[in-house]
Amino acid sequence: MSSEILVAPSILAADFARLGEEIAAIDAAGADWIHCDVMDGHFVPNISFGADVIKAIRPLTKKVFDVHLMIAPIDPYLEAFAKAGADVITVHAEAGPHLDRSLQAIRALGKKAGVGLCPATPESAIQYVLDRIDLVLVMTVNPGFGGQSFLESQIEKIRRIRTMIGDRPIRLEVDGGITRDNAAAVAGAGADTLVAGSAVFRGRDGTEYAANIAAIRLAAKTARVAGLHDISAQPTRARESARIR
Ligand SMILES: O=C(CO)[C@H](O)[C@H](O)COP(=O)(O)O
Ligand SMILES: [Fe+2]
Repeated sequence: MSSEILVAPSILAADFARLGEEIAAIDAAGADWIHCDVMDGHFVPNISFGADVIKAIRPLTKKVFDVHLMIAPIDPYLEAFAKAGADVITVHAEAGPHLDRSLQAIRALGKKAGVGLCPATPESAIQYVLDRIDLVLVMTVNPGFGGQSFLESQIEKIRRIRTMIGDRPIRLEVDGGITRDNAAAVAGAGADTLVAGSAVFRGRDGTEYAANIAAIRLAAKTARVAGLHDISAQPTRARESARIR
């Protein structure tokens, strides 16, 4: 089941004045996960929303809440995001001195733990926490803003991380500038979870959301079928369990 491609619309690109309607729209449009970008104006040069907003929208859908924390410090806020209804909590390797401790804390809260890597951070940052994580998030833009252009330099990193993951039940997520045009390249390199903000919420009236999500998913799946990256060749453990639902 882990070969399943997941599309996670980032609500950073939603119309915040109609956030509830936007969540309902992407749910109905076939979003697999709901990606929530939390920015603090300190770790990244932008402020978005916090745990109270996540708590408010949590009852609107049953989909997995994929919470991407771009904050520092991390540890004092983990419990609030867990209580707000996050399913996956991703923290950045660059955000604090004690990544291992933060990951342990997320799992102790009963949540799936993710590590985010900024574009300039090498994959070696996750080498000693691979058994503590459920997801790796490769930033394909510099974090802080939606609507930026995809960084081709990250393709090689995605490929290396797919190899590092081996048969571990870890999802490999890409985030930033993902479109129907580059979905095949990232999936071909090994990504199985694609975050997309601008490319999903284009049009804003909601009529194109289903088509936007489907186009990204189809391009990624096609790359898999074409054998650019054949996860089915991986051991059973990864195929069976790299799935968060
Ligand atoms: O984490 C993020 C930015 O830091 C966002 O998830 C990302 O930018 C998605 O938006 P877009 O698809 O428009 O790039
Ligand atoms: Fe994100």
